Amino acid sequence: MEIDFRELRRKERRAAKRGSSSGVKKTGVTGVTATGVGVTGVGAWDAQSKSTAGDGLGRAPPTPYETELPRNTLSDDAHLVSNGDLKTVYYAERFLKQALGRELLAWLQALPGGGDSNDPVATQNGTWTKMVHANRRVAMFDSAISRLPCILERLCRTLVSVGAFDPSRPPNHVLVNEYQPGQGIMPHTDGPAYDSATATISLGGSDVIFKLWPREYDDEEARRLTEPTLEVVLHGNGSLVVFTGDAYINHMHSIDEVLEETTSMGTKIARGYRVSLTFRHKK
Ligand SMILES: O=C(O)CCC(=O)C(=O)O
Ligand SMILES: [Fe+2]
Repeated sequence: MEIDFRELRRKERRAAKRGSSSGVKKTGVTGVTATGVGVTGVGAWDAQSKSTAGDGLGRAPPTPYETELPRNTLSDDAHLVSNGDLKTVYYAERFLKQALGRELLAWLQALPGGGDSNDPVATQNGTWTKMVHANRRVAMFDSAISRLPCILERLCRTLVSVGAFDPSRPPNHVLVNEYQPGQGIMPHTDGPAYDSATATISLGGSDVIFKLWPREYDDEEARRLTEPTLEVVLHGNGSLVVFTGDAYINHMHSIDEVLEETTSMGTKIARGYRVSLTFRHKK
């Protein structure tokens, strides 16, 4: 049971009913999609592909980041972004090479459309489903339902090789979230259905501020009066953020539903289209 997901859905529904959540600007949101990336061979990593070597067409897939990063460096090298209060958040700005990021995005965008759903947990594996209340699309890949497409398997192995997951507990579940400009995700925890480690790859172009909050601020009023424990600007083209332990268990994370935002250091970010892939080990 993915309890916290349901809770998030309830919250998003409540916010949708109110017509606004945390100062969301509803006007001027356009349905921008990132098309025209000029990728050949979309579908090479088709979800149905049984191939384990290369892309199923006899071509070697683009080289992933694992060849550039020494093994098991994620836990204690320069990728650590946590501040003094929080020591378990890691960030790599250029985790995926651009060509791989583009192909991955094109493949994701070509997934079948699916229908509207009130329940993302019930989505069909590997199919885009519109979350009615949150008004964004999600696609889930759960290896308990069917084997992960080989590109996702490769990424899971890479995430193990850089130390984001224990080799005995590799990611087996990938949730893809698609955000149009102005969309985000309300503060939530990923919950006890998963091991306490989440790794998210960002694609599509838009930078966003990823905020971590103490878990007790599960209350809009309390949050208005406080700053997040940590802000991480997630680069929109192939970055990786990993949060584990304290950050997973005792904190909530969120992305504001705004068209523009400013970091506490004063950096302005105009929000555009973004697709994220969230990797976890489902228990
Ligand atoms: O899009 C993101 O970076 C966050 C996604 C997320 O928090 C989730 O799927 O649980
Ligand atoms: Fe989450």
